[in-house]
Amino acid sequence: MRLAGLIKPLRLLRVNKTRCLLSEQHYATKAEQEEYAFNTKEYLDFKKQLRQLNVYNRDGHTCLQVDCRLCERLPAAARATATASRSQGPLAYVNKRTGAFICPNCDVKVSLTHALEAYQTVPPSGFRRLPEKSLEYATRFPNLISVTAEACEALGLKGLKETQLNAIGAQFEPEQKLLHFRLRNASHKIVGEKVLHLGDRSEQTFQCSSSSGLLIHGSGNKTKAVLVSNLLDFIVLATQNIETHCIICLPYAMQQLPQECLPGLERFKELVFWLHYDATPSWDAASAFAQKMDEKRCLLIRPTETEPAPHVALKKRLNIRHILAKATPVRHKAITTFNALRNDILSELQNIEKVNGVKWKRFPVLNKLLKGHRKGELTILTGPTGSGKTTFTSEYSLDLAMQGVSTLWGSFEIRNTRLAATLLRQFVGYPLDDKLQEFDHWATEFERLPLYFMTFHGQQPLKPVLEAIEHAQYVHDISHVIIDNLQFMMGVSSYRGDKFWEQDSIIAAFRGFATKHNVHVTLVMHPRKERQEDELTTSSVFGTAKATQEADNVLIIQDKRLTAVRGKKYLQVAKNRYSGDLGIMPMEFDKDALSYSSSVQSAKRRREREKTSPTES
Ligand SMILES: Nc1ncnc2c1ncn2[C@@H]1O[C@H](COP(=O)(O)OP(=O)(O)OP(=O)(O)O)[C@@H](O)[C@H]1O
Ligand code: FES
Repeated sequence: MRLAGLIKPLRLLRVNKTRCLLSEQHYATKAEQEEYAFNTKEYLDFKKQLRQLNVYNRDGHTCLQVDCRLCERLPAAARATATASRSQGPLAYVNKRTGAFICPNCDVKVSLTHALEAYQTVPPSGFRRLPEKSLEYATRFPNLISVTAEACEALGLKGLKETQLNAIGAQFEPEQKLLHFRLRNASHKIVGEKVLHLGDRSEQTFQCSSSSGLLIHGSGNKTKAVLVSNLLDFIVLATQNIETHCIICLPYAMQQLPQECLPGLERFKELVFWLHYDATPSWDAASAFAQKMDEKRCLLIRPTETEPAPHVALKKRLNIRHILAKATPVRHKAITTFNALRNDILSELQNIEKVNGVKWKRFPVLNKLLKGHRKGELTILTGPTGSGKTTFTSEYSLDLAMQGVSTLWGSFEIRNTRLAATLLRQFVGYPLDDKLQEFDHWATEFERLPLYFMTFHGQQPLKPVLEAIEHAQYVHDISHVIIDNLQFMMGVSSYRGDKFWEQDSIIAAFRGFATKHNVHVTLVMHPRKERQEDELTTSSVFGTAKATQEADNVLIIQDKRLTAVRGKKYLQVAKNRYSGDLGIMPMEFDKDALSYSSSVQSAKRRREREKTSPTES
């Protein structure tokens, strides 16, 4: 099944705090590219075909490596003499999770269905090999020179010499005052660039169409590598002359790791994550990336005060090699000891604010009660019909997305355009219908948010929905999934039995999914019964105890306006597994901004006051 068509990115261009940019060029070409989902039969057919043709192939950690025959590169005679034991030239990579056929030599990505045609003895009629492409990445920085002593000094790394920076491939751009590094793909071709602004230490990444570039330092025969998340850490480690490990800088820090990067990591038998956890959404990014890279080969340096990120370690004069030697497997064995967990616990205690999760900017009361939004949890949100479940969930997810939490919306009830219009209005703070001249500006800003939408609408069976989410989680590094609402998955499976049993089994499936894939799932549900004079309780909502047991958080919108003339609406935290704190958050509604946030509303009042009574000077 082609799953990617079921997921629409809102943005393909993103900016974050560290100014990690995907280029405009990336935006245009990526939009044209398609992503493909794994089809087991197709994959087996492909391998069978390789055997029959005696084409070199090798099962790797994340991809099947294969002699590329997609384009016109090899003359037919050479193809005929290729042997299965030896590669004849450029390798292509078939991702074992998505089935995408990626060739770094010509920078192409096609579906396995398409690739299979190129490996037929007699290709189907109408099939034409692609012309071989010679990759030439044009830099955005034409004035690069060797790193000067002043530029080296501006980095503030004690003892570092400009000759060391030049030796690791750095260049200097004197006008913009930045250090420049080239990104290469698995075929060692330059496909992008990464720069470090010496002024504010922010970083930018620019890549050509495939986003397959990595910054690797170290000789090609090393089988171990250390992965860092920023250029400063890369410089520190690359200039240490570590004989055993290559040093690799991830292209987009901990925000995302495109599947196109994975071929460049195939040759490593051991990958050590040594990341700098500066922003909260990145906490536990290592475990998500490790799953993508094949956990078995991944080790982790858990951040503690004695084992901080490389540039901090250098500043504190800690022994870099000793810290590297302390890396332990990302995943613990099924049965473990306290000793093995010791460093995990210390690391969590020393980073408790990051462990608590991403804080809402618009809902401080939720931060107080829930402490933050964490991956791997299941939140159930419910409330009477028309009480604002969708409107609130939209604002709550927007707040997190604005802080870099990659979010996938499954809106089965209202169309994506309407949902996106609500999100946009909440983002802007007022309706744009009479301010159409502002639309382009806001839409461009809004597009930068890491928001994706499933294109399902109406009743849907659970299985394809879970498959689409799993695909999006792998390809787009999703960390928050919203399902609005669960009732749209009921009554469509083959099972025709008890309604509650069906509801419980759907909730259990999402529970399992959240844990297995370490994503936060927010499920919107209608309550089982609504007696207007009663407050909703967990039992009136769910009918069975199972739903409450499965959920980490239960949020109920209580709408007292329905029963009392001066009644108020509030959000009740009825269950909170993480910290146990229960309580309520008042929900005053601003119709213009479609917002329940007191901070948004007081900022608006302040602006209006300033407008009506300009300050006297
Ligand atoms: N506190 C409020 N006061 C007035 N209008 C509100 C309030 N909250 C939401 N609305 C409006 O009510 C309408 C319904 O809201 P929404 O769709 O979010 O509710 P819902 O609970 O998801 O509905 P349903 O039960 O149909 O799924 C929207 O037009 C929204 O703008
Ligand atoms: S070498 Fe693979 S497509 Fe050209």
